[in-house]
Amino acid sequence: MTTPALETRDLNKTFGALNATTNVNFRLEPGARHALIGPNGAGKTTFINLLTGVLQPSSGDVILHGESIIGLKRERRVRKGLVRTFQINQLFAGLTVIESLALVISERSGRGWNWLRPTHAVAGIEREIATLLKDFGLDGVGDEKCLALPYGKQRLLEIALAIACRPRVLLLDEPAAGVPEADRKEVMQHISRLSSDVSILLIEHDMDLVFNFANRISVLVAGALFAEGSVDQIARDQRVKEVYLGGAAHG
Ligand SMILES: Nc1ncnc2c1ncn2[C@@H]1O[C@H](COP(=O)(O)OP(=O)(O)OP(=O)(O)O)[C@@H](O)[C@H]1O
Repeated sequence: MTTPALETRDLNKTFGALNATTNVNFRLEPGARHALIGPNGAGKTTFINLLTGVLQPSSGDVILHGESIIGLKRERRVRKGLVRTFQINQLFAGLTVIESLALVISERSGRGWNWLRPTHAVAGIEREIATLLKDFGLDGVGDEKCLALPYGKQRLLEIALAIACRPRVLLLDEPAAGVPEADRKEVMQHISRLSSDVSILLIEHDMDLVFNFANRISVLVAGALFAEGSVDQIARDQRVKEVYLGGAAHG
């Protein structure tokens, strides 16, 4: 059996009496296009926070390419290649698109805040930024402030920032959230073009996006893995329809 890109073993998280994550044994295969779905409150956010190190589990393990990362802080997990899409509304609010990419690339390559020097003084950064701008359809907006971008471009920048960290495993957290229908296709196209060297877990509410993107789906219900299978298997699973697809609450 191949070593999974990312794995959890008997992962548990309790908040007081509430079991937010219950014995989750999850495998993300190398090169995967895997989606995690579940009704509102199923525990998707908690699970992602356990993977990235925002939360510590009550018990269990998180293993990245065969190595336990459970004791590692968030930044160390990123350096090891486990990256979640950025939320640009916090750290990057006052920065332009180019400045935010320069910041992330500098951090990755250990230059820290040296990115404040003119980018042409920092070898390689300018070229890498230009490639990212082109790859993610951000060519014409490099000097715009991040928060002034239309939502579609903001989401693309979030993915570009994550890719700038050189992930081996990418957690795409609702990559099309807030994007108007007309612009969703562009976001989806860029996601579908991501390199297969990157194993991807997509957490998403939008079923069209899930069914278009994923070749494997896991369903989380009340903190536990409820079902897992190919897109066809999950689409045909009557139990999944009952708890999720047929229900009013999508999440
Ligand atoms: N810090 C916390 N303290 C107490 N309870 C929490 C905490 N974080 C999450 N929960 C609870 O854990 C359960 C799972 O929440 P979580 O946000 O992970 O679900 P979710 O599937 O991401 O839902 P949504 O799609 O609505 O964001 C919920 O019942 C929530 O109220």
